[in-house]
Amino acid sequence: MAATILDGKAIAKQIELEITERVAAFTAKSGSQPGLAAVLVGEDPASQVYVRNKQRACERVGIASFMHRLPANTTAEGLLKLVAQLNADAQVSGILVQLPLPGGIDQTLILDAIDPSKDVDCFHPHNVGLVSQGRPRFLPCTPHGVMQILHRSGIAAAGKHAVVIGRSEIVGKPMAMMLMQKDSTCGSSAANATVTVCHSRTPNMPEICRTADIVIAAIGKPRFVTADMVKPGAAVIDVGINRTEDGLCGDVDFDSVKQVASAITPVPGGVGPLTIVMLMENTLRAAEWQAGND
Ligand SMILES: Nc1nc(=O)c2c([nH]1)NC[C@@H]1CN(c3ccc(C(=O)N[C@@H](CCC(=O)O)C(=O)O)cc3)C=[N+]21
Repeated sequence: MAATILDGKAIAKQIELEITERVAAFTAKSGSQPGLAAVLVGEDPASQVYVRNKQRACERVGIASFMHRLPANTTAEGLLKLVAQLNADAQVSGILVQLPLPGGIDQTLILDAIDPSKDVDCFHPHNVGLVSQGRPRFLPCTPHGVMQILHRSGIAAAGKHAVVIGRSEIVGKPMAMMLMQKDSTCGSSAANATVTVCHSRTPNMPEICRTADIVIAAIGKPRFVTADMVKPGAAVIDVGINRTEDGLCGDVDFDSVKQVASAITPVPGGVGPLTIVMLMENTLRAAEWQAGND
């Protein structure tokens, strides 16, 4: 039996409507609009697309967006100066520095300079620590989007074996953390899983993946997860976005895996749209906390 295709776009749309209402209520009550500052350094075409998508999402939900474009030869000092200015700007609730930064700039140095209360990517060690302790202030956008897809598709993670493929700081590591949390960290049933993390140094990956009830693919290798790695009936969430000669594809070999999985996310139209909508939610949360009416 072929898998149910999980429609990330539709789920994101639903959440976006909820956020739009909350933003309107916040703006009416506080008299000020939440604002997101996006910093884009250089001319990377994929980054330009993502940042434009984020700006459009801001417009749709009623969040002010402040765009800062800097040339590729910007120095770390210049970038730190801008971050300090945004930290001090009351109109800016959230700050996003689009990654990757051009070579030569120490990414950690820049990200650590963002005020943790404006860190809507949830990359600052302060916020990462809070997530790992199960008392999050922000949730990282992509893993939170995955949790929402599971939750809103009726895929319970509690008691299940979830295998996360990939150990990045941005997706794999926080994803594993959220899936294993005792108490739900995002108001959903998608937690309390037994979690295994696989990565490039895992010797018997296909064998481990075949024991998973839920597979989260976040390794950045096109069509890496093949049908022989998936247990019949498993749910497969594809976080990968790879640009190949024949277009955009995920980390999952969609055509073969959809024959064995019970549910699968497509690329595009899966996790990506959720990432952006969870960023909108974090910006609203930031504004709420800063206004002291959380
Ligand atoms: N500071 C920072 N925060 C990020 O959250 C961040 C980042 N840097 N750098 C790059 C990655 C990537 N990312 C995506 C967001 C949305 C889609 C998305 O909406 N994708 C659509 C369309 C994809 C397309 O057409 O290119 C889809 O999957 O359906 C994809 C990727 C956020 N990132």
